[in-house]
Amino acid sequence: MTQTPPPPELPPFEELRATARVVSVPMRVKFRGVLEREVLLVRGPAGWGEFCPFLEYDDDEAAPWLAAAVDAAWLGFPEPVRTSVPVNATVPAVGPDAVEGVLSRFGDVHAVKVKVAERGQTLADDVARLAEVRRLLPAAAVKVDANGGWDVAGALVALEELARFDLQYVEQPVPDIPGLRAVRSELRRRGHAILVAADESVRRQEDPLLVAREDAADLLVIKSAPLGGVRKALGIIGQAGLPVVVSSALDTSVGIRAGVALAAALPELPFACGLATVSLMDGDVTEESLVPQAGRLPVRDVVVSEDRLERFAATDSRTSWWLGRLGRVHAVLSERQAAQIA
Ligand SMILES: O=C(O)CCC(=O)C1=CC=C[C@@H](O)[C@@H]1C(=O)O
Ligand SMILES: [Mg+2]
Repeated sequence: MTQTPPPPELPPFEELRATARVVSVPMRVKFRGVLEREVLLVRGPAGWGEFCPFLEYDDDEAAPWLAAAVDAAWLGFPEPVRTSVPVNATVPAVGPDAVEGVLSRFGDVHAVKVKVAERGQTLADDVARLAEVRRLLPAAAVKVDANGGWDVAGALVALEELARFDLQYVEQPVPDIPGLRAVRSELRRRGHAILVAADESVRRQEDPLLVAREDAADLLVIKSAPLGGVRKALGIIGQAGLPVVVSSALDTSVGIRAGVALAAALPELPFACGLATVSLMDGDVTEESLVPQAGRLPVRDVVVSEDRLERFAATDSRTSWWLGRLGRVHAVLSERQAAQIA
């Protein structure tokens, strides 16, 4: 991997404020409870960056997301080592009748990630969704994401049942690191080939490397925004020493561009990336969205269109809310950077 430059100095708030645009893009299908995805975009010398922490995140948790947006817009991206990246389709916790419609948005699908363990649903709902996915895609690599929705015993019961769908890996079956470790070792003991991936245990953990040090997962799901940007994520991956899958944060094509840059810079990319989520949205800020062709995303820049920024502009009151958030999170990040320098 090439030497990475230091992160850019945080521009003053007024400079970010001057180019900030807030958009609200409708989802085609509800995903993690979101029906309208709001994001704030900033423009710097290297292009646009996307600041899109989920609404419920506090300012501390949102700080690396701002660092990521600034890194993209002020420094751009590292040199790619490939010209396209393989991606998976993502199927939210929909009923079996809706699976075909969701998959049709992704074109040719060679890999698919299916949400399971949704609050308010049962294992029978997951089985029905997976059965329909397998019926439609008999040869695809299939993985599931529980978002920590099971406990250890529940995860083992569910995975015994879901194993018949030939799963490549299970993402965050349980909320915590000791639980991941327990699920992983029990799956192995029982002779299951399903790998265990850590997502929230990387991106929502104070120390993103703890899960790797604890030997609690076979692979890491890496999202550049919550880790502070592409360069920061590359550093973490280098230290973790585990295979990774690059995923997204339900971004517009601007944020997806950063994920593609991360995937494109990695020497090894053993799994399809979760970067096809623009296909779940009913709009974008660019005319030529980063959506898959034949199961891959091209490594290329995106052009943000003024027309689209206007078409999807958030209401005045939502824009003020986001600008207030930008100001507070900027203050948190400035303080953190000052403390690091001192
Ligand atoms: O990884 C993918 O296939 C798509 C991205 C994705 O699943 C997610 C994006 C944003 C928020 C998360 O709840 C979710 C995830 O848990 O991985
Ligand atoms: Mg996940």
